[in-house]
Amino acid sequence: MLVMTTGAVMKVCEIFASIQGESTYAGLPCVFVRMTGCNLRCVYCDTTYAYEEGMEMSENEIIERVKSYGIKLVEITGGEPLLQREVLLLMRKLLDNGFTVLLETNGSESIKDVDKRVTVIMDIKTPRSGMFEKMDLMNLKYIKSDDEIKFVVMDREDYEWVKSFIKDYSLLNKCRILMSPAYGALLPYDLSKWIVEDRLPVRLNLQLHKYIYGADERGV
Ligand SMILES: C[S@@+](CC[C@H](N)C(=O)[O-])C[C@H]1O[C@@H](n2cnc3c(N)ncnc32)[C@H](O)[C@@H]1O
Ligand SMILES: Nc1nc2[nH]cc(C(=O)O)c2c(=O)[nH]1
Ligand code: SF4
Ligand SMILES: [Mg+2]
Repeated sequence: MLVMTTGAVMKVCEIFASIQGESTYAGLPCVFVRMTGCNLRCVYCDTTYAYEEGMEMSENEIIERVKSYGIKLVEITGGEPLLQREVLLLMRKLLDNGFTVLLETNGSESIKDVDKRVTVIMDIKTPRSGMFEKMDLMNLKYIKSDDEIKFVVMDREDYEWVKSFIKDYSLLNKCRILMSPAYGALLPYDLSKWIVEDRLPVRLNLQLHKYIYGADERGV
């Protein structure tokens, strides 16, 4: 009997191709693999449907689907992708197949075992997100210089907190730093003004896809 090796099974919410809306890769065509499930509940979360919705897919099915788009840039996101540890091997296989792999992770799960060829885009949740206590700050030890640390800012108080955090942990020497306004809570105008006033060398990160496709659209 012929037995097909299809690899581990994971719960996937959606797979789609779109313009990368975030990070320093913003603007490039990208395939997104959104994993189901999240251990956090950020007050601003725009992807609550990924907490539960999804279907089981084998590693091979995911890879074949990603290949079918003919785009070499792929981002693994969620939900929180690192809750399903099978994702570690999935990313390795995608890299071995010639893909550039981005991982969007919430900062609460260890990135220690993530393949070093992956570009990690790691949130550090602020106090106003409600989730700062869940952060695994040991992750700062594993961040590489070409990774990205991202703060989603809700208001001025959050912004001041982020400034102190960046200084206290010398983050500007560590990797690229992104700062995003929480969509619907803080205007890009205000955050950009504060950054320029303070001459803070961080990158303003707007969610491009929301300006292109609308804020409530799924799978874009
Ligand atoms: C949906 S999350 C999935 C990955 C992971 N759970 C995380 O939080 O990093 C993807 C990114 O969207 C950001 N995000 C979610 N809701 C947002 C909002 N309303 N405004 C700005 N960014 C938001 C998150 O902070 C995160 O950087
Ligand atoms: N176009 C687009 N770009 C994105 N970059 C990060 C996203 C995410 O939800 O993690 C995302 C997303 O949902 N859509
Ligand atoms: S960690 Fe990410 S997916 Fe989870 S609640 Fe926060 S923003 Fe949403
Ligand atoms: Mg999103």
